[in-house]
Amino acid sequence: MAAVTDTATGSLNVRVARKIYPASGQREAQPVLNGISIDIEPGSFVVLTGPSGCGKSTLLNIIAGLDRDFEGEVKLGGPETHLGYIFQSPRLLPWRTVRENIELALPAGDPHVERIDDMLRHVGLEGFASQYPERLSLGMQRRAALARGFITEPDVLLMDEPFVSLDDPTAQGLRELLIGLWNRRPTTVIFVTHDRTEAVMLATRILRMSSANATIVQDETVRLSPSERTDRDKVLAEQERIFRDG
Ligand SMILES: Nc1ncnc2c1ncn2[C@@H]1O[C@H](COP(=O)(O)OP(=O)(O)OP(=O)(O)O)[C@@H](O)[C@H]1O
Repeated sequence: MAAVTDTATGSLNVRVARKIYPASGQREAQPVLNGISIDIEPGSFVVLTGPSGCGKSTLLNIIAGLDRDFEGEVKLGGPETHLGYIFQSPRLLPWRTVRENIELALPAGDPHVERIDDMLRHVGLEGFASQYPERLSLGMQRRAALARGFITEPDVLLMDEPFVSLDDPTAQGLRELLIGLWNRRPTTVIFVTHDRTEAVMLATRILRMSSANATIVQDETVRLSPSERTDRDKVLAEQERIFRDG
């Protein structure tokens, strides 16, 4: 196994020699992940993309420490890494207000609680602090989930298709919001998506996974400046360059 060397806070060294789920029913046990080796610099925005079922969520769960049943090692840099996870479903508690849902992400007495109003304003939820999640649209609930994810100022933030199944303008608004939050505080992000345009808009680096090989088959730096990321033609040209092999 390769040496794990980078120790800066927000860096990650991921080695997954093999991940196999147990056989069940007709399905045989076969590797879902095989020979994965990724080193991530602090402050990178890494997008993990690939076809359905290629193992993206499995890899994210391994990085999060939610799945420890694999051969390999995940090393988070620095003395203590604060890790956040934003899932596809906003996962807001229905019996808590928006403010209370965000507060719950913070340990008791955490001074960040004073920043909740500022954060709600920043994500466009000013005036919704006392509402319950069921009164919000899915797009607004996802704004609240972003606020909850960023309020804790994680060193590493994992995001699993957080904007899937939204209409285009809503998803685009959330992407721009995410870029704004990330620019305010460039935490290390690992973001899973199927959407290639979304991948190019957001990522500083794209890792493509393949089902056939159960591993990463392409590792690309995205060559776009921050301002070019909102220029549709520039994004499409970069998408064409990165995904030209189909
Ligand atoms: N708990 C589990 N037990 C058994 N097999 C599983 C389990 N979780 C996932 N799998 C299988 O592992 C493979 C990878 O699943 P995973 O959810 O990681 O893929 P994915 O790339 O995130 O897919 P999608 O893009 O559709 O969300 C799939 O074939 C899936 O059926």
